[in-house]
Amino acid sequence: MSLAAEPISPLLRTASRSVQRVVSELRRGDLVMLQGGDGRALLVRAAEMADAPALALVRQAAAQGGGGEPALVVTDKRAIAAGLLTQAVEPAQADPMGAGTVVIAPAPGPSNKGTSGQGLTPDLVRLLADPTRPGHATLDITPIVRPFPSAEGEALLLVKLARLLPAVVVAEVPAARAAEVAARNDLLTVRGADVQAYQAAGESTLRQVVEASVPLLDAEDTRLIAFRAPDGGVEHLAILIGNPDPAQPVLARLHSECFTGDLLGSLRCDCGAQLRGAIREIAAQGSGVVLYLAQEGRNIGLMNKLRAYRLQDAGVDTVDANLMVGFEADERTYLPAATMLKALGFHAVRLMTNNPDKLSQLARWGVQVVDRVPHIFPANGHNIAYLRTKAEKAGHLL
Ligand SMILES: Nc1nc2c(ncn2[C@@H]2O[C@H](COP(=O)(O)OP(=O)(O)OP(=O)(O)O)[C@@H](O)[C@H]2O)c(=O)[nH]1
Ligand SMILES: [Zn+2]
Repeated sequence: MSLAAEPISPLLRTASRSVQRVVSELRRGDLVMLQGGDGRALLVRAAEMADAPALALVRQAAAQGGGGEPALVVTDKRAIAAGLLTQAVEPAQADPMGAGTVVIAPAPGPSNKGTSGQGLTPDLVRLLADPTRPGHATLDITPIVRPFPSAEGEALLLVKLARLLPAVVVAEVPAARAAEVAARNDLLTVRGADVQAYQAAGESTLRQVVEASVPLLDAEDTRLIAFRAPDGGVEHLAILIGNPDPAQPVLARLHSECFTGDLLGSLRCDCGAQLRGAIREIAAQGSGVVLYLAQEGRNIGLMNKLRAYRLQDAGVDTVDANLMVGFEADERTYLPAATMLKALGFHAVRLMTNNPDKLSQLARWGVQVVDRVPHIFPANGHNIAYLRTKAEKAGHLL
């Protein structure tokens, strides 16, 4: 059951290298240069770290290159939650995950109610980008909707990959002067085309790194097989119980990471019970596999999931909370899961799930789902609304 390294194209290798580097800069709060697929150049900084000195640096770098004033870019879902847009951007104009891109550009001057006449300020960025900040925006600013692909949309994809709030501060500079501004300010540059290529193919190549025996309380005959993307990105685990016969449909569970539920035993969700329940059930049936996918919080990351929890504490449901933070209701793809299953030699599964999206995506990525095994556990006093919302809004088969 060993896996030869999947080939990765030189083009994707170059794309992932520059995307990963820039993601790391953004996570550190640094400024980067984006040469958009639409031919425009943007200075980009994560909105989450846009304090006063950071904004001043954006202004200064933009001014050096004859560029414009900073603007804030958010998703259409976030713009709606902030009261700046009334309806979502049409699917044809949205990025591949469904998010539309909205630019809020307060020009300096007295005419913009709510902006203090100073253009984009740290307070305004926080108010519009971070839903956990109290306060409401009443601005006389018409948001600009940018159809994807646009440089702004690519900038949003970058901060999503960085697992930060999906919002960026940008300033456009003339494309002809982008290289000069980047060099003068020691900025990493990324091409929008690379961001898109990475987004489309980033998780289709996974490598098996190491395999070790890890006897579990409920399944002693268990091996962990660790997979890593060749770009050094996130690591996923296969929890292989017994010796499943690849010639037969294997009993399988795709489990998205949930730090709070899996590790801490949080009662807000059903993840802990589902994970341990799957291991028990597979062991009882003799063999099977749990794929432990690094997709915390339906792939918005732990920090953003905790933000969504704060909104849920104020009465918002789990789907709307994701939208208010600026994400889609569910940001997961099961391409890594399909890649791992095939690498392990499994081409047909009996899938333990209540989530129809897992069934259809696995089929789409070339794994045959011969049967669905319901995977339901009793609700507790804390997760009943969460489970109801999954059934009513996310189509879960409960
Ligand atoms: N964003 C967000 N994520 C949550 C919330 N509650 C749980 N999660 C995440 O949701 C995911 C649940 O994963 P799974 O149990 O694999 O998937 P599922 O969609 O419930 O489908 P099945 O359990 O297979 O029926 C985990 O990544 C959790 O961290 C929430 O309120 N908000
Ligand atoms: Zn959970």
